[in-house]
This record gives sequence, C-alpha cells and structure tokens, in this order.
Amino acid sequence: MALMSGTELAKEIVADAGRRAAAFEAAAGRKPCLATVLVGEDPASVTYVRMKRNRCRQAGIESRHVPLPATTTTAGLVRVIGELSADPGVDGILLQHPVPAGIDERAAFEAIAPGKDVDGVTMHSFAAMSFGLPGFESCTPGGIMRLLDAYEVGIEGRHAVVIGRSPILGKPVAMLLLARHATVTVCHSRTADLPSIVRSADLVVAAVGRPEFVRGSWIKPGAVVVDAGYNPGNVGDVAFAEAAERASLITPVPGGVGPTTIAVLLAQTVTAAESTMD
Ligand SMILES: NC(=O)C1=CN([C@@H]2O[C@H](COP(=O)(O)OP(=O)(O)OC[C@H]3O[C@@H](n4cnc5c(N)ncnc54)[C@H](OP(=O)(O)O)[C@@H]3O)[C@@H](O)[C@H]2O)C=CC1
Ligand SMILES: Nc1nc(=O)c2c([nH]1)NC[C@@H]1CN(c3ccc(C(=O)N[C@@H](CCC(=O)O)C(=O)O)cc3)C=[N+]21
Repeated sequence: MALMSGTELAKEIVADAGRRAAAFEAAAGRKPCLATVLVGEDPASVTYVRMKRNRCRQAGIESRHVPLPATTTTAGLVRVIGELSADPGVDGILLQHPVPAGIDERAAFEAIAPGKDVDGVTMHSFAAMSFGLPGFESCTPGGIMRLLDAYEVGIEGRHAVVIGRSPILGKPVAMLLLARHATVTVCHSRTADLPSIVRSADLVVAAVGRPEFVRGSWIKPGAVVVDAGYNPGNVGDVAFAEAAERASLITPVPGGVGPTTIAVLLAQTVTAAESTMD
C-alpha cells in the first residue's frame, strides 16, 4: 500500500498558481481576486472559508470576503452574487456550501457568471465537465483527478465506483471519470448491495459524509481508494486502516483530497484572472 499525498501535490499546485498570480499582477497592475460569500455562521464553514482565504494570501491572490446574515433571502443572495459577477475587480466567486435551509442554493449558484465559476458549481461548468470540454472543474473532483494523474493511476477502461451523487462532489467526479473513459457506477442511499458493487471496483471514490462508512472488506485487493470524506474530527468516509491493507494506493484524511480542493480553487481563480487579459 502507498499513500497519495494531497498535501504534497497541493504545494506544487499552489506554488504554480502563485507564480502565475505574480505574473498576472505584473501585467495587470492588480492581484487576482476571489470573492468568498458565506451565508450565516456555521462554524465548520467559517473555518473552511478562513482556510481558503489564508491560502489565497499565501499565493498572492486577493480575497474579498462577503459575509451575509443567516436571514438572507434567495433574492438577496442572488442580487449580491449578481453584483460580484458584474464587478470587473472580481475574478472568481466562491459561495460556501451549504447555505442555510430556506435559501435556494441552486438559484444562488446559477447567479455566478460562468467565467467566474472557479468553484465549478454552475450547470455551465457541470456540462463542460460532462462533455470533457475546457471549463472550470468542481474543486474537489478536480483535485481528485489531479491526484490520480500525479500518481499515474490508469483511468481508461477501469471500473470506477463513486459512492455519493451530490452536485459538488459525487456527480461531477463521476462525469470527469467518465470523460476519461472509466466505466463509472454511481451509488447512493438507495443503492442495493453496495458492498458487492464496491468489491468490483478498480477505483473507489467515497463521497458519502459518513465516518468510516466504507469497510476494508469491500475493497478489491489492489484497488485504488480515494476518500473525499471530511467528517468532524478529521475522519474520512473510509475505514482507513482496514482499507489500507488491501488498497494499492489510498488517500489519507487529513492530507489527502482536502488540500487539493483548495489548491484547485486557487489555480482556477488565477486562470479566471488571466482570461480577463485576453
Ligand atoms: N475535501 C473536500 O474538499 C470536501 C469534502 N467533502 C466531504 O465529502 C463528503 C460528502 O460530501 P457531499 O457530497 O457534500 O455530501 P452530501 O450529503 O451532499 O451527499 C452525500 C451522498 O452520499 C449518499 N449516501 C448517504 N448515505 C448513504 C448510504 N448509506 N449508502 C450510500 N450512499 C449514501 C447520498 O445519497 P442520496 O443522494 O441518495 O441522498 C448522497 O448522494 C462529506 O464527508 C464532506 O464533508 C465535501 C465537499 C468538499
Ligand atoms: N462551495 C463549496 N466548495 C467547496 O469546496 C466546499 C464547500 N463549498 N463546502 C465545504 C467543503 C469542505 N471543503 C474542504 C476543503 C479543504 C479541506 C482541507 O484542506 N482539509 C485538510 C485539513 C485542514 C485542517 O483541518 O487543518 C486536510 O484534509 O488535510 C477540507 C474540506 C471544501 N468544501
């Protein structure tokens, strides 16, 4: 068993984004700018947004934080995001998920201009991912693909089993794997006999949101295991010690998928800024 280190890969991606951000600043006279929109004060979300903004600063990317009260309406949020979409000083927009119950998150995501969707959450970006066309990738799925490529994991012709079908993780990672010619099975809460499906996987992506949900006995010997889960207490969705006994390659939590998510966000923010120079 070998580990896929997201921490190491993220360092390389962030260093590259930082060099590109500096070149952009030299040419444009301003830094690339990411707007971070946080509705409410969920402590985990506050922490994630802080982590993202800290990484931006380290890479020479400006972040403009837009905190909104939990009482914000869908119309109010759509208006704020529309203003950021129209603001030439803003290159990318991150709306932290989840927004409080009662707000139509999809409507808010769709208010992000496609050229500023550096978090890859709009229908436009999803379609590009599905068709294998250039565009912004959902950050966690994009990070997972970069990890697989960095460790030279073969994708074409392999059976990939994705557990989870959320709009920002399971579904887009399934589309990216499909665009790379994997045979993809997407599982969810209504899936019958999940363990036997996972046992046939060459590549498993766990995106369930339940600590240590995927057991070692489900893993085909030699399979590649990507744990996208990030549960309270830094616990993944895979029972790591068990799975590591059978996997050929596995991502740890922490230090696996998480850091690559933020790295892709920064890289895509710089790409969005660069495209304003064209
Ligand atoms: N590292 C990172 O950057 C990120 C990590 N995460 C982590 O990834 C995990 C998933 O997040 P997210 O996709 O947003 O979560 P969601 O809660 O939106 O989606 C969970 C998915 O898992 C499925 N599921 C739930 N229970 C079961 C079950 N018993 N058997 C099979 N499938 C099940 C659900 O099925 P159904 O659709 O039928 O309800 C759903 O599709 C979490 O741990 C989260 O913290 C998330 C985003 C970014
Ligand atoms: N619109 C939107 N886009 C997101 O990308 C998004 C989101 N909403 N909502 C919440 C989740 C969660 N998320 C994480 C990012 C990095 C780590 C990460 O870097 N974790 C470190 C540990 C960091 C630490 O705890 O110190 C690691 O796994 O090693 C974790 C989780 C992005 N999310």
